[in-house]
Amino acid sequence: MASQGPVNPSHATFDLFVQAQTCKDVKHHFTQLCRQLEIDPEDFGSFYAKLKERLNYWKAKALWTKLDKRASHEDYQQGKVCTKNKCLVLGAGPCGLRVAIELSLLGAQVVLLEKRETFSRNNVLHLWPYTIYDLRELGAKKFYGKFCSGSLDHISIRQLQLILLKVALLLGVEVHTGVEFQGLIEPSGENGWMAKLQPRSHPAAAFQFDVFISAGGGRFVPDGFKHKELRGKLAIGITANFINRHTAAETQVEEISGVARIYNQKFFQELLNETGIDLENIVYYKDDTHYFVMTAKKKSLLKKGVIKQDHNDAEQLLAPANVDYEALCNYACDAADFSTGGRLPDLQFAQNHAGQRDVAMFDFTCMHRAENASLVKERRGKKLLIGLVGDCLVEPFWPLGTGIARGFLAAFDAAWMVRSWGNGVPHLKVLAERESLYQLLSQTTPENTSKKYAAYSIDPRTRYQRVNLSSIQTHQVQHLYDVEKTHPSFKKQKESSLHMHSAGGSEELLKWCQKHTAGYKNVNVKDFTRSWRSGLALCALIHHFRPDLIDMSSLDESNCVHNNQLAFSILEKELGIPPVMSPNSLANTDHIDKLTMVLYLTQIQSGFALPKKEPTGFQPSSKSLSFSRTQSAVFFLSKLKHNSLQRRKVCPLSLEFTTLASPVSSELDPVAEVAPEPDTPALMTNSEECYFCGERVYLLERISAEGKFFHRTCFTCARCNITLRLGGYTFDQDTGDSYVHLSLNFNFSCFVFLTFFFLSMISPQGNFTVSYTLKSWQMDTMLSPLIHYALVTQSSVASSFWLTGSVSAGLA
Ligand SMILES: NC(=O)C1=CN([C@@H]2O[C@H](COP(=O)(O)OP(=O)(O)OC[C@H]3O[C@@H](n4cnc5c(N)ncnc54)[C@H](OP(=O)(O)O)[C@@H]3O)[C@@H](O)[C@H]2O)C=CC1
Repeated sequence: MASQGPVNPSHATFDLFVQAQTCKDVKHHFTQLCRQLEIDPEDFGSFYAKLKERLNYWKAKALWTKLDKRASHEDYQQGKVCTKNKCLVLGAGPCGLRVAIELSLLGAQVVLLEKRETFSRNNVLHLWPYTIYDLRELGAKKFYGKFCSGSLDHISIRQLQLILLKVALLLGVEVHTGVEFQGLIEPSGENGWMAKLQPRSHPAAAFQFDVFISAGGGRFVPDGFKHKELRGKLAIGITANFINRHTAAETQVEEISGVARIYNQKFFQELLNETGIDLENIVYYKDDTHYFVMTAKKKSLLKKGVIKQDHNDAEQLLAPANVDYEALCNYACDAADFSTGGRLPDLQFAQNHAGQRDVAMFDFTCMHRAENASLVKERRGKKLLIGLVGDCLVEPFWPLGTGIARGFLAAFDAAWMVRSWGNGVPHLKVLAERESLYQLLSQTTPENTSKKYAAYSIDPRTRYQRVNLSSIQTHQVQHLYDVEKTHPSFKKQKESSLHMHSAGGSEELLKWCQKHTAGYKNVNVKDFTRSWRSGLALCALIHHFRPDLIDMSSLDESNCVHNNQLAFSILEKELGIPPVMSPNSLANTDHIDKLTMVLYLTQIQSGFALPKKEPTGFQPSSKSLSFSRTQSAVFFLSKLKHNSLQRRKVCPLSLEFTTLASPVSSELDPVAEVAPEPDTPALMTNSEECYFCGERVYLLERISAEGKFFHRTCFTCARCNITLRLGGYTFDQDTGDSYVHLSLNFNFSCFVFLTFFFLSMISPQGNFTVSYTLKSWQMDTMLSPLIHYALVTQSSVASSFWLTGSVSAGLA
C-alpha cells in the first residue's frame, strides 16, 4: 500500500522540520515553511499566531496545544509585558535557547547569535525531574520521540539544542548561526546599543537592543563582569563518546547513573588491578552515543602514559602537548569496557565537531562563576540590561549533573528579571532582585526545589522553596549600575557611595537626619551620639517618612527606654533593620558608639530611600515588598562569611573540609564537588538570638562562628568552660554541636601527624592505612596537618577517612 504522507506541501515541510537532525536542516525547513505559508519570520509579534492559523495540520495542532498552554501563563500577561523590549541573546547552547524562548513568550523581540554552524556536542546531560517536565511541556516528545522514555533522565546536548531551537523558531525567535559576537557598541547619534559582529556586515549588526543576555558558555565573560575562581582539589575529568548502533546487545547493557569510589570500593579496586586505571567515579549514559564521563587520578594517568610529564600546575599538566592522545583514547576505552563488563561489543569512538575521536580530558580543579548575574549600563541616556545565564554564569561540575538544571533555573530567573525591566521596575530594584536570586542558585538541588513541577514558571516563587527577592538591597547593587561619568545619576551615585564610605559621608548623613527631623518638638540632632539618647529623634525620622506608623504626640521625652524600644521595633518590623543595641543601652550608656549609630542610621536612610509602591504589573508577595527580618544580618554575615571563604581559597585544605563536611546529594564522590559558593549567605536562622543562652544579642556585643551568633561571654568550652577565642575552638558534633577548645589535643595531633609522615617515608607509594578511632570533633581538631599532608600525597586516603570517621591500620 502506498504510504499516506501529507499532500499539502507545508505539512510535509513541517514534518521535515520536526524530524530534522541537524541545525542546518532545521533552519532550512523552517525557512521553507515560512515561504510556503507566506509568513515573514521577522514579524515576531504575530509570527506564531499566523503560523497556527495558516498551518492547519493535525500533527502541528498537538504542538500548538502545548505551546498555547505555556504562553497562556499569567506571568507573560498575554505576551504583552515586554513588547517594547528588544533582546539580544548570545549563544545557542541549551541555556541561551531556553532563555530566548521565555523572552519571546514575554512578547519581546529576540535575536539569538551563535558562532557555531553545527550542533555537534554528543555529551549527555543529566536532567532533574523538573527539566524533564519542562521540556515535555514544550513538546520535546514531538521532536524527539525517545525523549526521556521510561526511566531515562538524560539527553545529549545536541538533541536538546535541536528541540529548543525548533521551539524558539516557532515562537518567533530570530536565530543566526555562524556569527560571532565581539562586543557591545555604545549608543551614538540616533542609535541605541548594538553589537559588534563577525562578519561585520551581518544583518544582525543593525539590531538595536535594550537587553543583552549572555549564554556564551564556560569561559565567556562579557565586558563589565568578573569571574571568581573556585579552586578545589585536583580533579581531572574525561569524557568519551562511542558510536551507538542501537543493536539488541547494546540495548541490554545497563547504564551507570553514577558510581563513586566511596560507595563501591571493590569495583574501583578491580578496575585498578585489571587495567591500571584509577578513577574516583564514572557515569555511563546511552543516548545518540554511548557516553562516559569519569574523574581520573593523576597518578594512574601518568602511569598509563596519558599525561607525559607531571606538573603541579593543572594547566601545564593538561596542556595538549603534555597529553598522549592515543593513550587517552585507550584509557577511556578500557574504562568503558571494564565498567560495562565488556558487553558493549565494538567500542568505536564517535566523532566530535572537528571530525576526531570524541574523547576529551578536562581540568575541574578550578571552576569559574560570575561575581554577579546582572548589570545595567547607561550611555547617552540609553539603558542596557545585561544578564548572564548557563555556564557563563556558573560553571558546573559535569559528573554531578547540575549543569543544565541550574542553567535552566538561571534562564528563568533572567527572564523574570527582563519581565520586571519590561514592567518598568526601577533598574536598581531589578538588579537587586536578580542578585538576590543568584545567591540561591548554587544551593539548589532536586530535593530543595519545589516538587510542583506543573506550577513552575519564570516566577522564582514557583521554583525555590525559600525565596526572598529582597535579600540584597538596592544600595548593595549600586556598583552594578554603570553610567557615564558626566551623567547626573553618576554624580548622585558617587555622592551616595562617598556618603556611605567616607568621613564626609557621615556629615551628609547628619545633614539628612537634621533635614528630616527638623521642626519636631524636643528633637535637635547635632551628632550621632547624645542627640539620639531620648529616642525622639529616631521616632521623628520614622514619623517624617511614615506618619502612619507613629503618634509623636503620645511620646514623652523622659521615657527614653520606651521611645527607643518603639523606634527599634518599628524599624525592625517595617524595614527589617535589627537594632544594634538594647533600648536601655542607648538611653543610659555613658558612651554611645558613633560608628554603630552611623551604621544604623545609614541603613535607615537606605530603607526609606526605596520606592514605596511597585509599578503596575509587578506584583511581588507582601513579603518581598518589605525588607526581610534578617536582611541586615545577611549583609553583615555574608561579609563575614565571604571573608572567611576568601581565606579558604588560599588554603585548599579548608576548602576540602567544607566540602566533606557538607555531603552533596549526588551519588557521586563528594571529593570531586567544588566548595560551597563564596557568596552563599550563611543560614540566618535566629541570627538575632544568642545561640547559647537564647537571649537577644545586639550587634555590638555579638560574635559569630560557624554561622551562629552569640554573646562573647557565652562562647565557652563545653568541656572545661573556659572562654573560647575565635580560631581557637572546634565543633563537637557528638555532643550536640557544642564548641570545644583546641589546645588540649595539640600533642596528640602532632603524634598522629608524625606517625603518618613516618609511614609515608617508608612506603612512598602510599600503600598503607593508619588507624585511630576518633570522634569527629577530634578529627576536625587534630587531623588538619595530617590531611593537608595526605592531600598532597594521598588524596584517596584523605577522602576516605573523612567519610568513614575513622582510619584503619597497618602497612598493606
Ligand atoms: N562538551 C560538553 O559536554 C559541554 C557541556 N556543556 C553543558 O551545557 C549546558 C549549558 O551550556 P550553556 O551555558 O548553554 O553553554 P554552551 O557552552 O552549551 O553554549 C554556548 C554557545 O555560545 C557560543 N559562543 C561563545 N562565545 C560566542 C561568541 N562570542 N559569539 C557567538 N557565539 C558564542 C559557544 O560556542 P563555542 O563553544 O564554540 O565557544 C556555544 O556554542 C551545561 O549543562 C553544561 O554543563 C557546556 C559546554 C560544553
